[in-house]
Amino acid sequence: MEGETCGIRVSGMQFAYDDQPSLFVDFSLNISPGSRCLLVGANGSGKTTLLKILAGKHMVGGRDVVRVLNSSAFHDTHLVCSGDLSYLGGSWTKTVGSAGEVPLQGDFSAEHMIFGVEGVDPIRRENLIELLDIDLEWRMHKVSDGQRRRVQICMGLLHPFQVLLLDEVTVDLDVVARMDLLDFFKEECEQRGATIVYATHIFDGLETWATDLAYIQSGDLKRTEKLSELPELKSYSNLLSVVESWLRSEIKIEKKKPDNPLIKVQKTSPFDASPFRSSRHMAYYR
Ligand SMILES: Nc1ncnc2c1ncn2[C@@H]1O[C@H](COP(=O)(O)OP(=O)(O)OP(=O)(O)O)[C@@H](O)[C@H]1O
Repeated sequence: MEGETCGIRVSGMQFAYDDQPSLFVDFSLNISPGSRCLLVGANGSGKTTLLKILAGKHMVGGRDVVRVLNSSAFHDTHLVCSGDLSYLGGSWTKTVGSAGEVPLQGDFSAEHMIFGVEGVDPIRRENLIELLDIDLEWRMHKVSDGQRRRVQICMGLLHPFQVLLLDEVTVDLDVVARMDLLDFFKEECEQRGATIVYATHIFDGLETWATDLAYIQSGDLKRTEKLSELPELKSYSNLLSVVESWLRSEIKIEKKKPDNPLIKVQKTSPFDASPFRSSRHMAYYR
């Protein structure tokens, strides 16, 4: 299949954090070029970990297990260095080509950060600065979270990416900046065949934006759907309600399991919260 351009292809992936049980076991996923795929799932289901694996930040298996643009996400460093693969995550750093992780907080200007990225088309740069309404004189240690996020996003988009991985980075943006950015992403996918995977818990405006949906539950890929064919969208009014219904039934199933460790621990020690994955899970067992 190497003759065909692949967007993202994961085949039989295993992954565990050090000393932890496996998070992904025989995990497979295909995302075709030009897709805008939403990655959804409960807190702790594995979305960030999956995006980091796709970004080549964790080595998993051999060269054939995690393929991005027909290359190995981890082994083929040209993917990131060329800007073909861009990852925008929650931390206040940005990977910039061969320079690696660059901090986004400090006594330097937005201009210094943005113009420090080499090999950039100046017209694309101007367009992005305008789109994200960035003041080049902002000092990065004195800006708001939303302003800092705009600079980070700008830096991540300076090179015309082929695959963009977004981990909830629009959460700090105001509604105008978010909607303008989503429109820009849509254009990039439609005009250049770029692929976007976007992990989010915010679904406003995404029903018509996304093309695909991937739902992860505790490291398992439970569903992949074309959004235009998602049956539940007919009965529920919006995507938020659909995802909410999935997550609620996930919690109910978890509650019914006879060997649920949450129940056992609750009986022995109501104060030992360590096995609870979140305060929301705790609330269910009070
Ligand atoms: N560095 C780490 N070391 C050990 N375990 C980790 C590490 N990072 C994440 N995990 C665990 O891996 C699981 C998946 O975490 P991950 O951050 O991928 O979830 P997520 O779906 O992105 O969650 P959220 O919606 O809260 O951002 C969680 O159980 C988490 O505790």
